[in-house]
Amino acid sequence: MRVLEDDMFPSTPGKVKIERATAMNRQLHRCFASTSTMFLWALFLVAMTASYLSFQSFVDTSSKYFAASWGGLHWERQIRASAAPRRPPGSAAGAGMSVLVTGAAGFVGTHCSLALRKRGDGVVGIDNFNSYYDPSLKKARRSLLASHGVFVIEGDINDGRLLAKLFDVVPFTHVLHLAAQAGVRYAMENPASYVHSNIAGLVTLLEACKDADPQPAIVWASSSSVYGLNDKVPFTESDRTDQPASLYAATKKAGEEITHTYNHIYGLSITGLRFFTVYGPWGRPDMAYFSFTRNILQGKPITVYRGKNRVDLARDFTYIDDIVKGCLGSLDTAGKSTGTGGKKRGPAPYRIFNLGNTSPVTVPNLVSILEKHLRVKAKKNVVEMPGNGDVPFTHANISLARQQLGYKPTTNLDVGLKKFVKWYLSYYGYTRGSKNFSPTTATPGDPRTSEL
Ligand SMILES: O=C(O)[C@H]1O[C@H](OP(=O)(O)OP(=O)(O)OC[C@H]2O[C@@H](n3ccc(=O)[nH]c3=O)[C@H](O)[C@@H]2O)[C@H](O)[C@@H](O)[C@H]1O
Repeated sequence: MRVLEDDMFPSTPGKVKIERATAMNRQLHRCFASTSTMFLWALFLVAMTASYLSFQSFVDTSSKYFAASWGGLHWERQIRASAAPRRPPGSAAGAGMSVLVTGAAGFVGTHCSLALRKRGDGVVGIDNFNSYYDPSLKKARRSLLASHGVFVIEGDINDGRLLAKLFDVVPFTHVLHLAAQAGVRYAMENPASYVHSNIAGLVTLLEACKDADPQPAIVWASSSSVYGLNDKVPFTESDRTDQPASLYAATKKAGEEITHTYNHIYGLSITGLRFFTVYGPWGRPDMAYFSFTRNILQGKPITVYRGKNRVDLARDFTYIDDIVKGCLGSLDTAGKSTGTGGKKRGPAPYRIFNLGNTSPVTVPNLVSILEKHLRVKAKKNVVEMPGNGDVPFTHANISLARQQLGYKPTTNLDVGLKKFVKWYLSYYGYTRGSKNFSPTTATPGDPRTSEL
């Protein structure tokens, strides 16, 4: 302390005032100098931050611009060419439709797009190629579609600008809306993705459809899961659907209510299809029949869920070709939307149909059929069904679809799984030995891949 005082106040009297003043001046000068230096530094930092931020925003904007997978004259030409119907003039089936298929690189989307194209309708697909399951399978489906002249845009149904642009470029007559976050049990892992695709995405799409001129008719994928805990069998469209067992089911049920609103207010023609556990070639790897096949061939165990009191779970498994017929029948009978300029001009159809097979099969039975076609015994772990959103059984009453769409499923599970296994072995490059199947060097999606 002493030392400090001595330093600040010199011991020689008389000098004190002058020296004090000089010292104070020095202090002030130092202080001023450091303030101005700080000020300069602050200015410098502000300038650096501003230039960094503007550079960032330039990078963002330009990367958005350069990364945008849509837009431009070439892109519009591709869209128009893909959307153009090619039915022969004077064809009994009329001039043909222009259909926007959402989720076109998905399982049902690919099959429906191909079927529409093969009969001469125009099809444009949109798909976000998300990684819920192996995107390479989705890309292989896109290549298959491209080889048949169907163009699939990489984009999300939540992108309202993209949808508006599409309706600007093409006066779509129909939308087949199949894009969704699928899977019953995955909803516990990633609930937000169900809200994103099945609620927000649906509303964005409906907004674009209601604004479009002409308004398209909409056919979309609901789900058998809306029947939830309903135990009245078989499931009929008028049965209770207010007891969903999973968030997936709840979002599909919400979709039915949301589409009703758009039908009511804006005159959109709506057809909701309740699909019952659809399976077949080019299917979804997350589904039981697909993952069981993979594990059985690789010698890995499979987990078979069992209901309460050791009751086997059962599903009304429905073959993809039957579902495609139901989808096309729905498009053909949809009737027109009635609104223009976002205003309803009269009542429009609002329909809901079950598309099932009408003959439920238990999960252990499904496994036996696979074992037969794969010529391998499965290593089964049978466990009690966890509380994961599953329902014990599904069973469709299809009278309404039969009557109004001419829907008539013709493929039983044995025949359907045989076709699936044939595709699976070919796609994943297995060859047939004398006793079993073994993998070859072929990679999925190579020319040895079977078509459908
Ligand atoms: O109709 C629908 O609306 C839905 O159908 C499909 O759901 P699900 O009927 O549940 O089909 P899927 O997963 O193949 O399980 C089949 C059975 O295997 C049992 N299962 C399943 C997995 C497993 O590891 N073990 C098992 O026993 C399981 O407990 C079940 O009993 C679609 O995925 C869904 O997106 C939706 O479209």
